[in-house]
Amino acid sequence: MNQTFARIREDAPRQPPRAVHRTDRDQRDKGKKDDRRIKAMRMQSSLASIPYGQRTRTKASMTELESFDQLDLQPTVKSAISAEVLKGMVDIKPTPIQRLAIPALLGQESGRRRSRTETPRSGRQEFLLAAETGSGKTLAYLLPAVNALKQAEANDAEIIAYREAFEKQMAAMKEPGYHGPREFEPHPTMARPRVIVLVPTAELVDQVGAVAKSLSHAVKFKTSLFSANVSAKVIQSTMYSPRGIDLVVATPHLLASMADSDPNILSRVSHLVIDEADSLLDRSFSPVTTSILDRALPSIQQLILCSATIPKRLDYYLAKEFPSMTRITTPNLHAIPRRVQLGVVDASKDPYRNNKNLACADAIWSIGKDAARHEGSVPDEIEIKRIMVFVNEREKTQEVAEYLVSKGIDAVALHRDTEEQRQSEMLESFTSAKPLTAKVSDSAEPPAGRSRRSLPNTKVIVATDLASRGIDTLAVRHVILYDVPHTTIDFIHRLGRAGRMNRRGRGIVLVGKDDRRDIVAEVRESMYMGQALI
Ligand SMILES: Nc1ncnc2c1ncn2[C@@H]1O[C@H](COP(=O)(O)OP(=O)(O)OP(=O)(O)O)[C@@H](O)[C@H]1O
Repeated sequence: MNQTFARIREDAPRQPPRAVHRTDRDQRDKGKKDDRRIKAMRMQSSLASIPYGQRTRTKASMTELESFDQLDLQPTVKSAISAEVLKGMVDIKPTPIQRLAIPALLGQESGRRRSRTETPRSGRQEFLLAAETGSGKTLAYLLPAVNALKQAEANDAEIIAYREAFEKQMAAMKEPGYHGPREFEPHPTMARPRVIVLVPTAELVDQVGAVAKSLSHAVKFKTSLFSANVSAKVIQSTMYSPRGIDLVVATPHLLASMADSDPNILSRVSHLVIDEADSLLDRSFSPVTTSILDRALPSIQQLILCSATIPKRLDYYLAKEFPSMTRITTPNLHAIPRRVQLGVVDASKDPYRNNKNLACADAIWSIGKDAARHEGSVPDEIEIKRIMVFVNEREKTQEVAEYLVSKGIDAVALHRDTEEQRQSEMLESFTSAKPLTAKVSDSAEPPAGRSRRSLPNTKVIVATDLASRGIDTLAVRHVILYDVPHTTIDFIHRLGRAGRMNRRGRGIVLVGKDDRRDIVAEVRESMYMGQALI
């Protein structure tokens, strides 16, 4: 991601080193090994395969794109990037997906169409932005959507007339002896947002909403967040605020129920973004997501789907429903970020004998102890390591977190019933890139008079990946896969919580006696080779 343009060839998988004198037997063995390599993953494969040759290339004109200033965005949108959204960062460059998607969404360049023979329906543009985890997809769709919002606002006759009437009334109200109305007419956008971003969880509503709000400080538009974390009363009053509303970030269930009682809410949507489209169009979410999509479709000018993976099911759905969708796929799609390494702990052997809880606690203790030995620029302080543990079943999150706490580890389960305050505190410390520190004196050894050891320099979240999909855990370097994920999609999302935006990361997978070692071996090999998982 340090590179300044998409070099497909260089990004293609590394070849294993060639044997200099290869015998027939070597060749046969290699053939067998290759067959084996693809076999286990293929049996479980749920990812659509995207040949490297078909991934989106940047045009020569875009390869020199060194800064956001070179993009055809409105000046206020451009300045908001460094002044608000990526504040404090130096030498900001668009990431590969931003370089590919922003010009395409602005109408300057397009990716690969699914079918060359079909044209977009009735002027509507449809895009899929598919890029690896932590690669800046949020800005890739938000910047063009906000840009379009402001352009449309400047040309909207109703809004222009409203502004004129507003200013006239304001001036009149300042006159002495004014007796006319003191209330203003509601803004034409009241309960009629133009941009809607759908995300699967309340945490993501907060996260994407925070990016939208930081943009709105400089660009001036009205944005609101709707999720289970916001009270129904607040949601109702912001949607129907007489000041109007431009952009909504919501979970589909909440928005669908609002649209059930007022179908006009979806009547003016020009940009519908379905973020985490692999989740929002899977079996469980799909009915509610598509119900919103169907209702909003008549007014939509751009439909934007965004995802870190393209599961086969999503691939079929898009091919059937949106055959002319422009698919923008980065060279590294479906690969685990390059700077993440994967280690394996055999939890079936001594001393664990399939006690994965113990293996997990041990792994966390060794991360903590290691950090205590190596880190800490301030003499009496050590850095707190933030670690994510992933399990396959939601019920397991609580059990594992409680066990870790019993072993002196600061752990919390992330699921629907976790106390809201505790959950948001913990998530906040995982999403902030700022270093967290603890005093060296809070040493790992038990203080005099206390029997139990505690590990002061780690914080742990135990979750299923559904609970943390898309969460921008910039501070996470370590991910523990307590269970071997069921699919490569889950591998990508879980390991993708570390190593975001070019940071280093380490995954540790705990393999028990009934787990698929062959899958783990294949994932490791693909990661080593820099290849996409299948
Ligand atoms: N051009 C950029 N330069 C540096 N940092 C950036 C840039 N664009 C975005 N970021 C930062 O990168 C982080 C990851 O971005 P984002 O959450 O959009 O990733 P994502 O691709 O949506 O990941 P996921 O697939 O896991 O949802 C964020 O903290 C964001 O502020």
